[in-house]
Amino acid sequence: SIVRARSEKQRRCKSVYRIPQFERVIGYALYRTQVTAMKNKNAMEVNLQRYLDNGETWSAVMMGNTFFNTIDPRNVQEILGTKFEDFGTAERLAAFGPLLGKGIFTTDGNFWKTSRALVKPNFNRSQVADLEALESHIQQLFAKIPRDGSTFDLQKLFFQLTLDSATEFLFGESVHSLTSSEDSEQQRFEAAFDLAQAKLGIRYRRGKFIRFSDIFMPDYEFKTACKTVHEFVDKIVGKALERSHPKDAEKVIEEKDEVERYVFLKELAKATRDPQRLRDELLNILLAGRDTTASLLSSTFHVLVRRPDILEKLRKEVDELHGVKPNYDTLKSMKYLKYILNETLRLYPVVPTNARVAVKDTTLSHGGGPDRKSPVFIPKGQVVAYSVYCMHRRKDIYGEDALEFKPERWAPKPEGEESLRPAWGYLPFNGGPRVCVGQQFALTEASYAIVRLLQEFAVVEDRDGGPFVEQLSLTMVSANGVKVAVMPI
Ligand code: HEM
Repeated sequence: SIVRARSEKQRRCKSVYRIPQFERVIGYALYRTQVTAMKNKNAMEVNLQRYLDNGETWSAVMMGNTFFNTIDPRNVQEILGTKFEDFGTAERLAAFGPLLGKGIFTTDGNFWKTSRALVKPNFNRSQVADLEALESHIQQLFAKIPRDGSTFDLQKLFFQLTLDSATEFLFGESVHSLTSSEDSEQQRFEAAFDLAQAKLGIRYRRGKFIRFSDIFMPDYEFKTACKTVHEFVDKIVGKALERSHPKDAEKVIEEKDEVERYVFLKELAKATRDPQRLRDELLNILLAGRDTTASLLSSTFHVLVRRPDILEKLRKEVDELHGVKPNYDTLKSMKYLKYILNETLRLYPVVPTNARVAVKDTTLSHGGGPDRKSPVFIPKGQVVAYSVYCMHRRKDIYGEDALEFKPERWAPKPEGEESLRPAWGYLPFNGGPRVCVGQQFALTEASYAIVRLLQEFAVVEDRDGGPFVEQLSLTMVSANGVKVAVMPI
């Protein structure tokens, strides 16, 4: 009956368009093209051209694997939303497990459900609005900025800022990478985390081969880095467990002179006292939250320094605060800032491509047959890739000016005209049950940092001149950093 169900599913479907490939048993040529594009740092552009040449949904063979590719929002909605149960996150645990263990980011099924339930309640407005803690990190960032008009890399500072603020929020103590001395325990943690994380991207791209390479070509540098990260976090977790009451997990004893401050670990320790679980969930969230926010900040400034017209308009909005530091509500009310962030995440999505694997035989409703309108059959084990980068550049969704950076496109249109409502065609934070839990955290942090920088510096000037060049690891950032010079107010 399983066979019958499978064939019935298949019968209603039509085959998906296969892109022309000189040979499609191994698909070596396509693999070479991909490797070259990665090396040339233009993989996104090459991918976009492939979609323009072949349509929204197609399949291709690369190194013996068939990949199903789509940028049809209707299919993407099914993969992530309506048919959520039919898809999993493939080899994520095998690739990321040695660093992150099992947690919200690396697991599927019931384990993921428990993780999500454990983690999600801690992302409410009360912690999101901890702007005072953020301000102290911003001050440290200001202190590292040269005020004499010399060139520096803002992107590097943003990566330190987001590490400092994420560790403060998660662990209850910041690693202070902006100020800590070289060869301090904190700096060693930062270096180890960065090294291990950079290797996660490479590991993930190996797909199922990662299991073999871990056995036959163990990477000792990676292992040592993971160990350093674990020992550092274990110490913090140990302290937190000691400080909280061992018998009554509900009652966490506060230290007398400590100001009541939201600490993620403290809240999580009320729900579980398993040190391994605590460490793993913390690292899962640190990975998901740190580079992503830094990338958004960097890409935003990459654009702002190249577009004085947009920067000036944003400055007008910031000037309405008359130098007063913004709070959560003022940030929310800054519409133009919001449009700029929307537009940055559209053209420079932090997670530009993503994939799932079918955990059972299933179908997607669009892309089959000569007219590409029929459903397509997706057998169990099929990798399904979707490119948010390419979907966000579709002219039929965003208009003829889709490739232009235009914050105004997000403003509601006057009556009678249609406002932009891309729904599943706009997906910087993902959608469905696995939608990003840190979206508000990220947008608040990024907005606050942008406003404070513009309040502190009168001029922010481009010192690079080049176009955006992508650097892909787990996230996409500018390969050349964000080289700027500033002048104080
Ligand atoms: C601009 C910043 C950010 C962007 C663009 C972003 C984007 C995303 C995306 C696309 C996913 C889905 C990944 C997938 O399922 O394949 C995701 C998941 C997630 N994000 Fe974010 N994120 C950002 C910031 C943050 C922050 C600041 C945090 C936490 C402090 C965070 C925590 C998470 C977690 C825990 C998940 C996994 C959720 C799950 O699988 O259930 N993110 N994010």
